[in-house]
Amino acid sequence: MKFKFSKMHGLGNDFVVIDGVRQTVQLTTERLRQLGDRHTGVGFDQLLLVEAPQAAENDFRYRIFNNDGSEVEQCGNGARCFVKFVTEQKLTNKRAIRVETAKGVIVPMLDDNGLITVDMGVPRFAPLDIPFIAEGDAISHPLQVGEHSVDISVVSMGNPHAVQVVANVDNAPVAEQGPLIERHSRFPERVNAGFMQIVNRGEIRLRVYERGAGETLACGTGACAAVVAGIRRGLLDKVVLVHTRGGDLTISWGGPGLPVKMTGPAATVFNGEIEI
Ligand SMILES: N[C@@H](CCC[C@H](N)C(=O)O)C(=O)O
Repeated sequence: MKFKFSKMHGLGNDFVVIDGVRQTVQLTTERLRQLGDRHTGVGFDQLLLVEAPQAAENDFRYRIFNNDGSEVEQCGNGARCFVKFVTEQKLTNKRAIRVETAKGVIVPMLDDNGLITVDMGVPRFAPLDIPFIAEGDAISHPLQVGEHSVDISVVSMGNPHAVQVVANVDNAPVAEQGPLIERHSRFPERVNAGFMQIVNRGEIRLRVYERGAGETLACGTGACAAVVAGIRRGLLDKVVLVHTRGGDLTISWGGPGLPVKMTGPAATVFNGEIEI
């Protein structure tokens, strides 16, 4: 079986994106891992499979897989690449696109300047919604990570995030603590681990050790979660410029009960064909 794909990225967080509307595509966990391998496959942080919607009022459904083969609920950089993909592939000519994800419908929009803005939904903090084993939805939880007690904020952006404030992301213990936090026993479905440096009330620097993919050059939902955590801690204003290793995102959040908005770019690298 052969199928076409596009290699894309959002600030260096890279994707294989597949049109499952016009092609029949079946992917096993083993096949996903092979395709995700950067030496013997195509290589990607996440694979996005675009499909026809389940409900008539929506335009598409898209499914998201980490390069370890796990299927996940939400992906910020992926949502922007999804919009660029369905536009370039002429699957739609709409600018605001209703797309079903595993955690509900999101409505990304192609802006006039070529950037893409995504309503990422309302963040959640209750431990059961993460899921996280704790009592109460405090903004600050002590978490024992190896020999260190780390002060984390837990946020669900549809997918789970644990964010800590660090003095400087350049020497933050991302490689050491990231895998331990990702698989910490208090996160039964694992977690994305964010390391946020506050530059000023409107600017942060961020690195994220992603669940199922390791550290990536940028994480869109991670940026949303970090800004929400920073606002809840009283450290940030409502609109924040997030510097990732791959480039910048603008994140805005008006407060509890309101959705988070993310604006940033998406790029196509090449189109190809895979044979399985
Ligand atoms: N890179 C993504 C997030 C992808 C999913 C994540 N690794 C998870 O397992 O939840 C983004 O841009 O949000």
